[in-house]
Amino acid sequence: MTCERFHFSSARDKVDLLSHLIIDMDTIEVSNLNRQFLFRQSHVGLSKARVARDAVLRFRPQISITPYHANVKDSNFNVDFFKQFNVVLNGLDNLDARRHVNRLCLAADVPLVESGTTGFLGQVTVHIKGKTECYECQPKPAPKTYPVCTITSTPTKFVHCIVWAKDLLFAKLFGDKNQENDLNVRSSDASSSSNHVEDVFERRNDEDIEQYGRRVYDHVFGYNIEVALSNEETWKNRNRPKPIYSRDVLDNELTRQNGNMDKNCSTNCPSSVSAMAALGMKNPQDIWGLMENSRIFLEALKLFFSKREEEIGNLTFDKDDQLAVEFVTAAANIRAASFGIPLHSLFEAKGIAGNIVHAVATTNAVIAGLIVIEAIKVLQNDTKNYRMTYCVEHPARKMLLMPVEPFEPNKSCYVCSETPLLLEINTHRAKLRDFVDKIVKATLGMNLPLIMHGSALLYEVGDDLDEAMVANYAANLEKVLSELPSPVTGGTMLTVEDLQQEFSCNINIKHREEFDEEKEPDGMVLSGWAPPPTVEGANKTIDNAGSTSEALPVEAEKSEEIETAPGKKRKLIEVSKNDGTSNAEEIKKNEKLQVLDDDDDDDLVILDGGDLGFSPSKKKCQW
Ligand SMILES: Nc1ncnc2c1ncn2[C@@H]1O[C@H](COP(=O)(O)OP(=O)(O)OP(=O)(O)O)[C@@H](O)[C@H]1O
Ligand SMILES: [Zn+2]
Repeated sequence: MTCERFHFSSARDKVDLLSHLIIDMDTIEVSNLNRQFLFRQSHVGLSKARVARDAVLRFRPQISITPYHANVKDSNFNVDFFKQFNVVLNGLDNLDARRHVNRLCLAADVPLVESGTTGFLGQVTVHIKGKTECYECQPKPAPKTYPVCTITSTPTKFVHCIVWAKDLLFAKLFGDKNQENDLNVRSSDASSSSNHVEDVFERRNDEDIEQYGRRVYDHVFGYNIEVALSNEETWKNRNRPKPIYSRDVLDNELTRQNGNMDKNCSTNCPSSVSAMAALGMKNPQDIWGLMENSRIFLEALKLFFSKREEEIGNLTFDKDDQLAVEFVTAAANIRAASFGIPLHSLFEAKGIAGNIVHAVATTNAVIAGLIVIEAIKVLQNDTKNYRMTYCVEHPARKMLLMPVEPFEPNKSCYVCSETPLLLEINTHRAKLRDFVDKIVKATLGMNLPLIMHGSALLYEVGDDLDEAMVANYAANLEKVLSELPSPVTGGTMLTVEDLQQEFSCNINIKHREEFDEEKEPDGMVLSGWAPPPTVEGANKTIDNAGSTSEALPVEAEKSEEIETAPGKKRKLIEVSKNDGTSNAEEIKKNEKLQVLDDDDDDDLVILDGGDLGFSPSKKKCQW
């Protein structure tokens, strides 16, 4: 993310660029070099923010740039911090951080220029509080989802095995133990003793890691498959999977050769821990057989427990975490082998697990240019010419870039308007923890939530809480809603706030007795701003990762509209009436160059879209 602070030279209405702040939490990877032009091979491993600063200063030494190698969600980047900016430019790759910045920009009343790319697709949008839509006014396309039962019981594609390995098995072994996990649910449904299932993933005191790994292996690839096979109904019209036990794949001698950790221990940096390196396997494009996958599985598990033990319980899958990718690849492949699905290389598995759409340097460059153009308009307060610009894969009317005039804020947006949401929930069964995890954090994207019922505080997080308060809120989390100290029942209105984001919204509670397990797996339905959940298919959002900058999936249509969100079509800005002049001629005729900087070397020049033959559309914003 880049934040830029500009100061105006009021007399000549030109921009004197004084100071920039760059925030990025990442370090440079080899895979960034083909498209992130400020970075070189020698920078691999260094902070993106710092190297970007140094690179820019080499050709523009007079400006001030402060780099932050940090997470934009850190508490020091609060509303006061954001208030210092004239404009914020986002180049993030995940929804979570984008929503967070959107809320801070709204709270600080700072314009936001948002951007994203995915392969050939890209977009730049402008968000001005009270004037244009905020980033969250339109629902974003839901991530691809798969029916729970396909993932847990009847996979038919490799991606199903990846989702299982990543979101169920990896999360179960290395993630937050309090998170609900269908690996448990489904297994315990079928098993005779649920205790047995609970225990199997816990490493026993002093248990040898190898033995533990084999126990997990045998449980998920052997025992669970046997249990699933016992349900004859399921397999009537399907190929029966094959249980796989570690003893059938690896003899004891072989596995003892696993885990030659010394090869691996040249550094203590967790990111360099690799099962492939430990086993001398080099090529990520190789497709490993069942035995190699099994060795990687056990080795990766062993390395997590021996080298990264302190992270266990807090890990979420990250496509840039080599050991996590190795574990997930191996687990997905073993499961694929069991279900007769073709195996894949680590390179392919990583792409699927990380939702990687390979970045296109040209798209990134075009979008970067558009960000600057919109930022300049914002700085000049050139409100009439703000554009949401979509870079499309199949150009219509020979136009690669589709400019759309910004819409007014969505009056029912729960983020930038005060419209309350409606939550249908079983208040006698759902716990406050369910509400916090599924609604407040996962759906509303809050980090530091505070929940109030009237003046009664039901839940709060923060560093300044005393022990009694922490204990009190922890106890509340385990209570069902109707038994909270200030009971939450049908008709209650809850206020949920995020103190860091300075964002608050009201939720009307409606008690509902029953939910459809498959269609409404969360056991609660939030509506109001958000579109009602689809009723077709028994879907649950499992796959939620995103790796690139995540452009909206925009397909240009032959006609006047493009789709910017599911079911949301937007009119393109009209090209001037067809009088026989070609677009190119029209553009040339009307081209207006504006020089915004009086340095000779690197003038900033914009093409003024307002004069490019575009006339205002009907849905224009009122300023
Ligand atoms: N919460 C956050 N705080 C700060 N920076 C963030 C945050 N979330 C994402 N980013 C940054 O957003 C940038 C997104 O850039 P990009 O989409 O090119 O991803 P990348 O990680 O560089 O490339 P790839 O995903 O292809 O490996 C990254 O540099 C990442 O560090
Ligand atoms: Zn909004």
